[in-house]
Amino acid sequence: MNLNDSSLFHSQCLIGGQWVDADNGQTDNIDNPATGEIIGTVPRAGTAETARAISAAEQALPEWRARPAKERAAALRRWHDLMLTHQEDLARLMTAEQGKPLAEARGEIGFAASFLEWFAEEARRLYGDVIPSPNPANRLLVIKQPVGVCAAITPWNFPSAMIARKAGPALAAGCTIVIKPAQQTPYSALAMADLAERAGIPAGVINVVTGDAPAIGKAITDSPVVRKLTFTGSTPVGKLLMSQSAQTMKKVSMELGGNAPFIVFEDADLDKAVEGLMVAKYRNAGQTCVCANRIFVQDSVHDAFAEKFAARVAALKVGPGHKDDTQVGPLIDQRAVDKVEKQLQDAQARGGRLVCGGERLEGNFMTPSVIARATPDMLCFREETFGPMAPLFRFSTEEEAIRLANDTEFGLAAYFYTRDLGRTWRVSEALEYGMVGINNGHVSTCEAPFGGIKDSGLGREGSKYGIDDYVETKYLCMTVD
Ligand SMILES: NC(=O)C1=CN([C@@H]2O[C@H](COP(=O)(O)OP(=O)(O)OC[C@H]3O[C@@H](n4cnc5c(N)ncnc54)[C@H](OP(=O)(O)O)[C@@H]3O)[C@@H](O)[C@H]2O)C=CC1
Ligand SMILES: O=C(O)CCCC(=O)O
Repeated sequence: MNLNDSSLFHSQCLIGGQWVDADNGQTDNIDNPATGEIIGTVPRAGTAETARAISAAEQALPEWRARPAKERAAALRRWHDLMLTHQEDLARLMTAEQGKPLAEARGEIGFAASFLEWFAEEARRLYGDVIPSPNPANRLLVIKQPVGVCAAITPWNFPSAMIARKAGPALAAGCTIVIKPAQQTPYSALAMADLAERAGIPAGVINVVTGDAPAIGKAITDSPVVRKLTFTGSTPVGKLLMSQSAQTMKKVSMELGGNAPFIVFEDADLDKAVEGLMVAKYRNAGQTCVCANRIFVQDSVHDAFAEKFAARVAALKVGPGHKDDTQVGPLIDQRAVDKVEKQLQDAQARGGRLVCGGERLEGNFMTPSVIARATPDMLCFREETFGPMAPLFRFSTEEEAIRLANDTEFGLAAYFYTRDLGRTWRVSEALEYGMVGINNGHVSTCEAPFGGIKDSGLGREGSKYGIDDYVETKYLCMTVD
């Protein structure tokens, strides 16, 4: 791969400051989803290597935890700066292993770095409390302490941002961490770990283990040393990890699947709604957990909206991420393409009309599609698509839109467009979701709490709330007479 700094490309795990292979020497091939070309290999590590990474994190903990917050903050800040210095290389690495267009990859590196900067700032604000005591002889105090060794299991759709959103608050709070990146996108994680070393973050504070997911996951959840597990990925794997974590009573944060409604009311600015939907639906080729999954459009504006939207979708440029004019890259793998194709076929078999796209191209590419006349009996109503397909459902009343939007076990992000102030409040309050975009199709930012309810998970990432999951609240009751 053509990088300005080729030493950012690592094919080994990082454990206790050492770059190492799997004990048995086994490796996994990592391919470029746009071309199928093998970019390289990474170790297929498992239980023993994970145990050593946990032990390295445990050894590094006392010194890191004891550092003044200001020093931890300075190290995070240096890590942030280095990510921006190497933004172009990190973006190229990401596009090669993940497929997203280079412009989006550059954007993700900036987004990832923003979490390091944000939590560097938050590190110095981990305040406690003094509570008025009912007994004059007592003083009641609350202090915040790091939970200890943490583990993060991250997905392939945002290979850098999901790590920064977890490692940032962990390190800020004084925790150390073991990271298991997704099998498809390890190089972004390993490059970030390299930059953390260059930033002066001590050996063992950050460890990265690639390989056998169930074995690594089990070693993490079985370990009493690991006090917190943070996961982003599918709901079934999240539930499995949560049940495994019960044995050692870990804190868990789960950022899981979504099934986002995108509601266009008749009083909306249709052009702005189309603009918002293009971002909410087709960013990362439809592979974000906050992607609009079901688009509900009110009867009286349905046809006008559908026409404007389909015209924009049909004009999207599909291609490999490294080409300058690409707007929609490949899906991550054939399994992902199969899933979208199955939903498209199911929708058409149940009366849906393919307005544009839906063509499976060579490799993992698919042309972005719009389905009209979508109905709640279709797979695309129930399942997260995680791909570039947009089903349009009609509705007639506000009440019906809310009922349809909430008719899912998921509760991550929802979006709606309206210019009616009363409706803005009514709908915001009625939507059973952790995040609501109002006349806005892109809600993610490091300053705001990201997370879901119901089957979309537990906990919040980013914002002033994002560090809470990495600290224990300790109550001190002191008698002073
Ligand atoms: N909320 C989100 O942002 C995401 C949601 N998804 C949803 O999940 C679907 C499937 O995607 P997929 O990549 O398979 O998601 P997974 O949930 O399988 O993968 C996410 C992470 O979990 C790891 N993992 C998988 N199984 C285990 C296990 N038994 N123990 C420990 N770790 C495990 C994976 O490792 P490995 O890669 O090595 O298998 C990866 O690091 C998508 O189509 C989408 O609907 C997917 C990704 C992100
Ligand atoms: O899909 C995710 O898990 C993260 C989405 C981040 C973003 O909205 O940019």
